[in-house]
Amino acid sequence: MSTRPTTSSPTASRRSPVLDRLRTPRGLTGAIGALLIIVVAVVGPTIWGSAADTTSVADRLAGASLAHPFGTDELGRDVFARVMVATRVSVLLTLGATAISVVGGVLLGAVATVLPRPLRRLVTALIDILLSFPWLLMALFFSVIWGASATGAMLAVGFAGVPTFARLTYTLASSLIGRDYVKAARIAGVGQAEVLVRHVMPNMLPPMLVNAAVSASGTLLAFAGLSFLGLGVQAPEYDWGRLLGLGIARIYGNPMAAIGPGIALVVCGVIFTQLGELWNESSKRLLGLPAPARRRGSRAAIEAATAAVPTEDAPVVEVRDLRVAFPDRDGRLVERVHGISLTIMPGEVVGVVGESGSGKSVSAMAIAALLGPDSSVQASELSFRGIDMTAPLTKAERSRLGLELAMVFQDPLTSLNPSLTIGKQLRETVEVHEGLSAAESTKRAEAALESVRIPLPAKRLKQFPHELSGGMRQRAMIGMGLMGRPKLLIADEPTTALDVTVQRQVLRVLHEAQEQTGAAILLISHDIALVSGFCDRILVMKDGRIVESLDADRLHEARHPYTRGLIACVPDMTSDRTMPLPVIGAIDEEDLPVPELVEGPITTEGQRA
Ligand SMILES: Nc1ncnc2c1ncn2[C@@H]1O[C@H](COP(=O)(O)OP(=O)(O)OP(=O)(O)O)[C@@H](O)[C@H]1O
Repeated sequence: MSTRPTTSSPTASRRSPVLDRLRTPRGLTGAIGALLIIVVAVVGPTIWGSAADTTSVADRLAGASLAHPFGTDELGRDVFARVMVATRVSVLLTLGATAISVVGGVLLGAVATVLPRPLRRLVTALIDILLSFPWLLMALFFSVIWGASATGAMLAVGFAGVPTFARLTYTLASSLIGRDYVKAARIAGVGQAEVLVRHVMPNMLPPMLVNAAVSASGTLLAFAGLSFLGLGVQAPEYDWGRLLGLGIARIYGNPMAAIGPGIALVVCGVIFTQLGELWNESSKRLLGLPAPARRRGSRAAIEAATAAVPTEDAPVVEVRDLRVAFPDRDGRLVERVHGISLTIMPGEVVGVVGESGSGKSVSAMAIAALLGPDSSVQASELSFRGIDMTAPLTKAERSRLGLELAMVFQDPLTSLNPSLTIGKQLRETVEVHEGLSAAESTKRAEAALESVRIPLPAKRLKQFPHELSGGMRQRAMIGMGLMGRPKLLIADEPTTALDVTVQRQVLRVLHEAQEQTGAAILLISHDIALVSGFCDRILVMKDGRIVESLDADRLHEARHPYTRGLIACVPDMTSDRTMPLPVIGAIDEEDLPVPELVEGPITTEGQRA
């Protein structure tokens, strides 16, 4: 058995990503260009300041020459020197306006993401309305409000860019919040603000940087436009836009007076865009952001969490009449899980099989209280080791849940946060809930990786998820579950995305983890053969109901036609390979059960606070 090679060699992973990018033509142009802009902006006024301000009647309106590459203006001042001096004001205004757009947009977008549904809709609608106005029109509108000045133009251009970044932030954050690694962090008891800062924001950074850089180029042009219209920088100050406006007035006499500032604008715009690309490529590998100040679990909280622990032979999971509904497009609740009941005892390995859409994942997510705020979860009982999962969780309960419940999701690439090293992700739970030091948690993480058969654990802990093969990532997820005191491991199609050899490794590791810790397992799969070989008990789901529950070794006694159909589809050594696979009782479209509509408002009961 062999694992697939990792996606990058150790040598490659040791090289600095920034240096890697700087070796490319784009990286080199971006870096040299940025350096040039900074140098000119800093020393420009000192070097060219006097030439830019010295008037000379004899040299009035001179054309381009060696002494005056861009000619002179109506007071005989050197236009080239003025372009160089204007670099500082132009770049500072551009950076200021871009910063206002980015900071304002990110704040508005982040707030919209965490607002309750009706308010969220209101804010996003407002953002969309603002976006429907052309950006330059908004900038003009604001500049009339704040008046014609450099500061007024900066505020106007900056605020006009806020809706674009708010929309981008909202879209990115909404999609990232649904990722498996964010769900895993929530299971680990990481608070909403920390999830946003640690797991969502870093992954938004690459597209944000690119957009900020592209927007900086646009902003530069917007200033040129405003100054050209007399709404931007006012005399005696000048920026490239104003110089362009003055140059255009006499373009037929001395074209270089207009072309000169134009060249500065284009070159600076191109450099901003190149920088954006450079950041984008580098940040994909650079984002191992420092861990936030460690929130050590207070001894009192840990003791409280331990005090409420139920006896070891009590059920791990108790579910009675669980119903889950989601709103349809018209906001009406449609029930997808219709009153299922199940009990999972300590150390029991329970498999859930059923066709796509039968409600397997939704039921598991409800058990872990991980369904989104739009869902409605109702049950006469829904508890995990004595914790009522239908009520908001206390701090102690969240701590216990973080240590005792672990999840392994289907897609190993989305189950781990791409911007954090494996080590940081493994250590998070125990550092937060058990107050372990970095050294202690690293030691435990190494042991966890060793127990899931990942070689060279110390090295792996320092790597990012993309540097591990798919099977290794999945085993690292299982290892993450072993960091606490796991009592239940929910594995939702953990092997579907893996090839057959790696599937066996992952299942073996899951089995060993169960033996080591005595944790119960809830294994979700489409594959009844896989589940029957791995589990003690099998629950068969169809159309949101458990239609049959039976011991894995008594599968042949299955009574429900759907279960029998599933079993008949599994080929064995005696199957005739020339015959087509049996079809599970063809269902007439008209016979499909109509989803039940639930009366009443959408509730968010059962969701974790
Ligand atoms: N957030 C949601 N909003 C609306 N409907 C949802 C949502 N999540 C799941 N559903 C619906 O609930 C039903 C059950 O989905 P679920 O993901 O549990 O199926 P499943 O049995 O796990 O299928 P699969 O094996 O394909 O993952 C499906 O009809 C699905 O469309």
